[in-house]
Amino acid sequence: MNRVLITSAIPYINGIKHLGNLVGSQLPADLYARYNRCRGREVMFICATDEHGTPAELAAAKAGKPVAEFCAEMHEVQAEIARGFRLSFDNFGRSSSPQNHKLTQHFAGKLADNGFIEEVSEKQVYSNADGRFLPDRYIEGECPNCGYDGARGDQCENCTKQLDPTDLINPRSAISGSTDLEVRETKHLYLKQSAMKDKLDAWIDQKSDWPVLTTSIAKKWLHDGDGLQDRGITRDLDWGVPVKKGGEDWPGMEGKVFYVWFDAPIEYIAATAELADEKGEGPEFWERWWRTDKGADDVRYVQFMGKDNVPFHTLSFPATIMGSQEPWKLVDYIKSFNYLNYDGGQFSTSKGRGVFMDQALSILPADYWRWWLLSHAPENSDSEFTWENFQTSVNKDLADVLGNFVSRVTKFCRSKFSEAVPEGGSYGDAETALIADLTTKVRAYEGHMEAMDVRKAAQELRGIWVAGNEYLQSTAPWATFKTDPDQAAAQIRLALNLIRLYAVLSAPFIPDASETLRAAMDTDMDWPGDVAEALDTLKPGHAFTVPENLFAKIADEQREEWQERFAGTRD
Ligand SMILES: Nc1ncnc2c1ncn2[C@@H]1O[C@H](COP(=O)(O)OP(=O)(O)OP(=O)(O)O)[C@@H](O)[C@H]1O
Ligand SMILES: [Zn+2]
Repeated sequence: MNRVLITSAIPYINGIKHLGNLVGSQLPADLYARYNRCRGREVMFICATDEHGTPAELAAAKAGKPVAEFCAEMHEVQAEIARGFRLSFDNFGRSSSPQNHKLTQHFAGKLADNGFIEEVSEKQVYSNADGRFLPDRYIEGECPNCGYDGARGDQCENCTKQLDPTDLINPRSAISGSTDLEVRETKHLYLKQSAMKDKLDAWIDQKSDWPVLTTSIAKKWLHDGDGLQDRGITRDLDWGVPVKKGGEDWPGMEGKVFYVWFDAPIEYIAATAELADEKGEGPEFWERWWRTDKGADDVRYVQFMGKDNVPFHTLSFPATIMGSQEPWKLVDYIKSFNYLNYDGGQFSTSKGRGVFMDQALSILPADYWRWWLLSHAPENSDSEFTWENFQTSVNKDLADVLGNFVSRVTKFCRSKFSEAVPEGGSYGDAETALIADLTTKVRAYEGHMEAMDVRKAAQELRGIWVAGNEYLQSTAPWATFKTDPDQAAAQIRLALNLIRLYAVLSAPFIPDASETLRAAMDTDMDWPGDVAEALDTLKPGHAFTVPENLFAKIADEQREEWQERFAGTRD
């Protein structure tokens, strides 16, 4: 397995994402991508903005901009913030790209050819005043379930019940407020997921190594109630991929677009094609990742996402791929996440509740957030961000353990020896024991990273940092120096090599700090094979510099100020 294809669920375009979105998809995907690159594997790491659908249209209308312009701008905003968090996408694409139009139309055409598309006549609400159909959020009214008056055509925000536009009582247009509505017959395309139910079920059954969160959601959708349902793949909207059968027009589908859920996952493929085009490469550039007849057989494909995206990735997208009856790559592993909550409630983009990615970067560098979020990733259950917990973690793990180690060792060496790895002395029992301990820990760390056990990997990495501190504490080179400077030199030599090892091992979690350490140690970043050997990389005489304070502690006043600043909602 030397090639790894990694995709993160694509963030929706309607606004800046919050820390929950980040830790539920993009950030752990980045951790895994970086780790695989460290291990010398060829990685293709793809993300994109998810740009179609009614929320995008409505957000654009609210911003007073044409939807295409709004999406282009918001894409840039999200891309810039992603760079700020050091998300190392090979491409951050756009689901509105021409490449995605073409691929989405291609898949729809193949599905139709193979009998997996059904045309269904439906009753839809038409607004005479607006001269258009009103899908999803374009229609509002009273919830038939709880009576809430602001319910939308797709869901009641008050009681969370999923709704159809025709369910609403006293409906009105969300665009004009008009109640001059009528129900009209219109045709839509459905993906016959039910026809692929057994195949999907058997496929999921093979995935015994997948997280239970992933398979249990898939099984629920496959078997609950009447089992897996067919799903509409078209919408009466202007903004989206026009419904076509491959390159051909689709009679009866004029003026309709594909439903956003259908084109969004296809964008993983399209974003890779976008990259090929950007680089001026031919189709073989991206097909070797996606077509098993074009070399993708030896690719391991891993997807990252929050739990609400699991049904689409375990069932709908595989149904699209399988139904095409073409040799496209199916996902090999789906890493899913529970939810991160914010200070006693939920993160919410629509309500503006929580800390958003731009805000986070405005108060602290990326590494602080990356470390906290990954070490508290909502893997086995939902987890919660609190400012107290964030402060404690940053101060203890990053400042007291890692930062302090680096600062003590480099400053001590500079003052007692020089800014170069000191010569003399030799390793004894304490060093042998440390190396044995670190060997166990490094191999465990690798195991957790391979398995995408994010929290366990963070724990282990922290343990590796702690081991260095304990070594320093027990051997006390500052005391040794007074009686046996040679021995102290050996201890510091080992400790400087440990800093180098920390730079290498920590790179997937905290890439900026890792680079600072690497630059200070003026060294390569080879992943440790034999740990004893790795700790012998920096030889006596190798010059280094004392890095600037690696991590600043968060003071109580800062924490209180942020707590207050982010307690309300953003508009
Ligand atoms: N609180 C959360 N914790 C972890 N992951 C989350 C959380 N909320 C959303 N996600 C995940 O973030 C990714 C991007 O989501 P997307 O941009 O579609 O926003 P969303 O699911 O509509 O959330 P919101 O409505 O809060 O913006 C998805 O994989 C989704 O499952
Ligand atoms: Zn309701």
